[in-house]
Order: sequence, then C-alpha cells, then structure tokens
Amino acid sequence: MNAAVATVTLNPALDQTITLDRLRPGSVHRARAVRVNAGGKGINVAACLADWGVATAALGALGRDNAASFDALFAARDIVDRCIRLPGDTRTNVKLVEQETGWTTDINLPGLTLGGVEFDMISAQLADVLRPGMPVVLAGSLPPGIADDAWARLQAQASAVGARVVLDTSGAPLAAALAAPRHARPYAIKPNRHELEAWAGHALPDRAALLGAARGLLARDIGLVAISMGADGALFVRGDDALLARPPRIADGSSVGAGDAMVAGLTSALLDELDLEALARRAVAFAVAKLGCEGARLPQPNVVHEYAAATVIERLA
Ligand SMILES: Nc1ncnc2c1ncn2[C@@H]1O[C@H](COP(=O)(O)OP(=O)(O)OP(=O)(O)O)[C@@H](O)[C@H]1O
Ligand SMILES: O=P(O)(O)OC[C@@]1(O)O[C@H](CO)[C@@H](O)[C@@H]1O
Repeated sequence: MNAAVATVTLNPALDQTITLDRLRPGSVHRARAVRVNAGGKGINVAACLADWGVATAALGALGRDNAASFDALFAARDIVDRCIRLPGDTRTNVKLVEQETGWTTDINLPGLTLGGVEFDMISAQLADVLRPGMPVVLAGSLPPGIADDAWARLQAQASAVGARVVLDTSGAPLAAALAAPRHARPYAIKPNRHELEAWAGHALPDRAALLGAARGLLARDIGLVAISMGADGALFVRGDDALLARPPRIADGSSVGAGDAMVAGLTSALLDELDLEALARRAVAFAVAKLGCEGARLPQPNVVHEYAAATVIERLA
C-alpha cells in the first residue's frame, strides 16, 4: 500500500492509564481501573488517520521486547509499519486520571536511547515513503541520545522533496525546528498555548497576543499555525485568514491524545485541500470525537461530520 501520509514518532510510548478517585501525593492509592494503549504522539495521529480511512505509514523506533501492542494496533488499523525495532522496551508513560476532579497527571519517561545509526535508519525509512506534497507528521519529544535538531533535520529531508511537514513538538526541539533555514521550516505547526508561550519566552494571555505570535510565525514562512487551548478550542491562522474554533461540547475525563487527534484532523484536511474554516472544523471535530473514545480512536465518520458541522467558528480581524 502506498501511504498518503507518514507520521514519525522518535519517542513512542505505551500509555498506562490509571483511574483513581483522587491523587493524594505521599499516600497509598487503590486504583479503580487500568488500561494500556500503544501511543506516542505520531502513533496516535496515525491511528486516528487510519480510522478516517487515510492510508498511513508509521515511522519511528520501538523496543523489540514489548512491541506486541504496537504490532496489534498496526494490524488492526491497516497502518503501514515502518518502525525500526531496537533491543529493550518502549517506555511506559503513566497517566493518572482522577475521577473526582477530572484532572490527568502525566508521568512521561525518557524512553529508549537512540544513536546516530538508529536515526539514520529512520531517515532512510522516511526517504523511502516521501512523495511531493505528502503530509509528514513529526510529533512528540525526542528520546535520550538524539540531538535537539532531530526534527529540524527530518524536516529538511521532507521539505527537500516537497513534502509538507506538520510539526507537533515542544521545548528545544521546537525552537530548533523553527530556527531552520526558511525553505526547510515546517508547513504547519500545532503547539498548545503553553508550548507556544515557552517558545516565545513570555506569556500570551489573550487572543490578541496569541494572534500576534501566530502572525509572527507566518512571517517566518510557516504556512499554517494552529494553537490549541484545551476545552476553549483552537486558533487557526493561515495567510490573511484567522479564526477561533470552539468545540461543540465540553468533554469530561482525560484529554490525553486530543491534541494528536487534532493534528490528524488538520492533516487529513491538508490532504483534502480544505479551506481554513473547513480545516478548523475538521481538526476540532477529530479532537472532540476522540475524547469520547478510549485510546487513539475515532468513532464512525458521520459522528465526526456532525461535530464538524456543530463546531463554533468566530472569524478574527
Ligand atoms: N475538555 C475538552 N472538551 C472538548 N474539547 C476539548 C477538550 N479538551 C481538548 N479539546 C479539544 O482538543 C483540542 C486539543 O486539546 P489540547 O489543547 O489539550 O491539546 P494538547 O495540549 O496538544 O493535548 P495532548 O498533548 O494531551 O494530546 C482543543 O483545541 C479542543 O478542540
Ligand atoms: O513525551 P511526549 O513525546 O511529549 O508525549 C508522549 C505522550 O504523552 O503523548 C501522547 C499524547 O499526546 C501520549 O500517547 C504519550 O504518552
């Protein structure tokens, strides 16, 4: 199968979600429930895209010793498995969900150490799937052993063949990717508000500040900026157009993976060459739809279409 989209996850994870009444640091807890899902940002994006019917290849590095959940996910969703396997275990990230408050506490581990050889193997896998115009999602943190410019380097590789990079990362790797030469910058980025504030180095307290930051990024040749703001929705800015998209319903419980579903929706909209409003509706609808499901999963397309139609759009001057 020729993939229409590729996702790269350099630091995937098994997500262990533990439900508690309430987190009380320093005390013994009796968990209500636990589940484990194959995850990591790019893997989650691939899973949502596959549910939407987009032929997707997942690239990255998995530990050989606990790869079964990933193998099962790829097989069940028809995701093209382009992940290299390394000795050892993929990290397990712990998500503590409090029933009383609805809060989630994430404990994300560092992950398997990768070296230059492994990075080159992943880059070779990417070279093999890249096509002009193809959306390529680069997502998540970088594992130990990988330099901060890893996303910037894969971005340059993808841009060189005319692929469109959708970047979702934070901290130093985001800064390095945005500082790349103009022709090798990402086509689209989806920071959440806090990630963008960290990159900007100051608070972005209101809509005007967020819009200003987004326009500053467009001026650096980023084609599309989506700033997610949790239950408040997201700001989408492209060219002269800017809008705020609010979810049609507020979901309870863990919001883990909502951002990844949003990236998947945005990516599918790029494939379909949607205009900005339709893209924003699609992206928010994917996120809201995912919030009703366990793990990285979308419900039937008609549910997503209903959420897209009900997403509230406000055009910004
Ligand atoms: N409680 C909620 N109810 C409805 N929609 C939500 C809620 N939380 C998030 N969303 C939707 O999901 C989108 C992405 O959420 P968020 O801003 O939390 O992303 P994120 O920080 O990248 O998430 P994560 O890293 O946990 O996947 C939001 O823009 C919004 O559309
Ligand atoms: O440590 P990173 O790479 O920043 O984030 C990893 C992670 O929190 O992201 C996904 C949710 O977005 C989870 O599946 C996974 O555990």
